[in-house]
Amino acid sequence: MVRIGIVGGTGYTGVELLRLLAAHPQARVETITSRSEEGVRVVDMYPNLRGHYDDLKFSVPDTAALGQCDVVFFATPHGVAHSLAAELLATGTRIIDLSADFRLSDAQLWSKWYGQPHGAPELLGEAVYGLPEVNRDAIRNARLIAVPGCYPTSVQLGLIPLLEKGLAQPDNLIADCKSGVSGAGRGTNLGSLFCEATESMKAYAVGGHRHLPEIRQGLQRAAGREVGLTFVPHLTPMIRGIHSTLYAQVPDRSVDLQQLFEERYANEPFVDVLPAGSHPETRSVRGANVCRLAVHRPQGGDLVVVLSVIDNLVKGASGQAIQNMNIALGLDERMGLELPALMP
Ligand SMILES: NC(=O)C1=CN([C@@H]2O[C@H](COP(=O)(O)OP(=O)(O)OC[C@H]3O[C@@H](n4cnc5c(N)ncnc54)[C@H](OP(=O)(O)O)[C@@H]3O)[C@@H](O)[C@H]2O)C=CC1
Ligand SMILES: CC(=O)N[C@@H](CCC(=O)OP(=O)(O)O)C(=O)O
Repeated sequence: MVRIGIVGGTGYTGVELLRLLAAHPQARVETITSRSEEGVRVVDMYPNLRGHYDDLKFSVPDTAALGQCDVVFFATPHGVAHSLAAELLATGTRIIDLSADFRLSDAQLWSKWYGQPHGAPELLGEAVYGLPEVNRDAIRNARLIAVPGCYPTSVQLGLIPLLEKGLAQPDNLIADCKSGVSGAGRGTNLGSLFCEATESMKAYAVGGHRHLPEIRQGLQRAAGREVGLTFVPHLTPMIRGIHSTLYAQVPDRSVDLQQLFEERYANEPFVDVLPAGSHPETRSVRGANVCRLAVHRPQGGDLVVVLSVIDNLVKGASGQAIQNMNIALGLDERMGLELPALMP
């Protein structure tokens, strides 16, 4: 059994980790933290988990208890993993961080976008970016894994097949992305209130969102050169889901894009390339650890449109985190993650 700790267990990604780990045959959650709900039973806060975690209570973060675990997930705001990672790694515990603390390889770039000094630059050398479809070999045996952000997962999976082959012009890529409100987390936030977020839709952070450098870093690795990207996130009136509409100029019209995408992801258990002409829906991935993609070349022109959908809390966070754990520990990558989406 893999002994698991979760830091930040009351949040949306924390409870999603619990839901998914309940179906994982090798996982046992030993400790789960919350500073505000210390002593509260997990199932009293989350009755959907009754029968699974009846004896588990939230406790304040304690590195001694966390250090007893084989794997600790951080489902916390940025900066928390920075402060605890070195101490935990020294005990031999693996860290899988759902926050952005270790996603950017450049500490100065991180400071610029996150508005605070990087708290653990000395660990960046060993941090592995946990996008299995790109980095599987490095994830095996990794001790410190940075789980990609939700928008970055959907955008990278949609564009890398074109960039890896040098087919897309890299200077003017566009990612037009829509997110459900759970992407903003569970903390009180005016924009997430029912009256603010339903029956309405808005773009935000058009001038620059903190996922921009992360997406650019991943696309640049795929392209092997600098890329120019316009990324516009939107808040949409749904609870879960990200829908990314991606635009790239692909002047070589002789390429069979459907075949390219199908071949690129043929061996990927959690990327599903839909048949030509498809329009993936967010509800087709709700609750499932999968990215569904469709590639279009409207009117046969140079402009290619890729549609990419994920559940922000699953392939965009907690499911991908467990996928990383499985790979790092040498387990079957699909273990505990094969449930289909909830539909409707
Ligand atoms: N929501 C999403 O779709 C996605 C989120 N992420 C990232 O995952 C992380 C968690 O997100 P989400 O679950 O939405 O966040 P929430 O705001 O819903 O939950 C945050 C959790 O962290 C705990 N926490 C807050 N501050 C601290 C602290 N200083 N020390 C220890 N624990 C703390 C909170 O509990 P308490 O205050 O009681 O200790 C709570 O359990 C974030 O970094 C987020 O950006 C990544 C991809 C997608
Ligand atoms: C809808 C919404 O507010 N989404 C969040 C991004 C989701 C998230 O938690 O960001 P990380 O993946 O980097 O941790 C935002 O735009 O800030």
